[in-house]
Amino acid sequence: MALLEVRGLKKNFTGKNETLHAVKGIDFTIEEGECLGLVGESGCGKSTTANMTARLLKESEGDIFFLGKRINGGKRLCAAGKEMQMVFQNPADSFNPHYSVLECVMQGARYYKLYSKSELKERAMEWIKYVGLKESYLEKKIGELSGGECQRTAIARALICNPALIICDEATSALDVSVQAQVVELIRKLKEEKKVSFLFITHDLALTSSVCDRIAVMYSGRIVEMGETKAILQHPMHPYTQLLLSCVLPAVGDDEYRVPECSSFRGAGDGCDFYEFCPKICTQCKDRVPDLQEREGRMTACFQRGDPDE
Ligand SMILES: Nc1ncnc2c1ncn2[C@@H]1O[C@H](COP(=O)(O)OP(=O)(O)OP(=O)(O)O)[C@@H](O)[C@H]1O
Repeated sequence: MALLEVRGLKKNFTGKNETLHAVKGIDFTIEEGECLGLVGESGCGKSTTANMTARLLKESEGDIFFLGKRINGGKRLCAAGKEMQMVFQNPADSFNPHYSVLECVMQGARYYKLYSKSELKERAMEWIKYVGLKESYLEKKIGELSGGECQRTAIARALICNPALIICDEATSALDVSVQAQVVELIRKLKEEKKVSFLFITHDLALTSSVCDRIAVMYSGRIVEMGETKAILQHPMHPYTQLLLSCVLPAVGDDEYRVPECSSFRGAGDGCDFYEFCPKICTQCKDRVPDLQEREGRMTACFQRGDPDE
């Protein structure tokens, strides 16, 4: 049984004149101790997917199963609980700047009443140490921390709840490369030592190679390719992944190739979302949306499903 199973998840935002199809029906699973990367350009629906998964946003359709139990569908929208924690791009926004590191970390578990008063402090101190912050940081105010220190505090606050899954939404994007590497190393350690699972959201495809076991590439509200990170990065099959990679890793393709912006206003029945920009179109692309189908050990949503890097 997968730790997390997402089936047919959709989100429409209805405005005055039109409906925006932010997420158009996606499926994925995450196993225990696994890190799934959700990648794609800005606006493709990554955060909307994360927020629905964490029960911060109500889905339009679909099911979410966590540890085998359906967690959506209730009347009330409420956070998924201590088992599923989120770490955001700018954690400082979710902390009181006048609180100390210790207070902020304890705050996470206090809400769920997980420990006695003395145990709470002890646990908080353990996790602060685990994420690599020195003891001298315990009483430091959040407002005095660097971006990387603040992100470690956010991770410690999530960890004190003993979560089975942490959703990192662009959690390393605001950090410089060396601090990013330290946070990535921490995620790897948590996966290996504590069997914590991650949904790791990023627009940075290159970063996935060091932290994600598998990646799901999103374009315009759909997953267009999903599989083992190494296989996808070395041999992308979907034309959009190929294009995305050619921008990230200039050696793979044309440096000047620009990834076209996705349009979330296109709904089902309009054909493949990538149709207008795809260098490999065939007759069906305009009329039908290709299903995500298995081929050569990965899932690809493309009628061509041609040779990798073709
Ligand atoms: N509350 C909302 N109301 C209306 N539209 C929204 C809302 N939240 C997101 N959207 C739209 O849904 C689409 C997907 O947004 P989302 O934030 O999920 O993208 P993303 O892939 O996470 O982008 P980024 O990498 O820039 O954070 C975008 O077009 C966005 O403008």
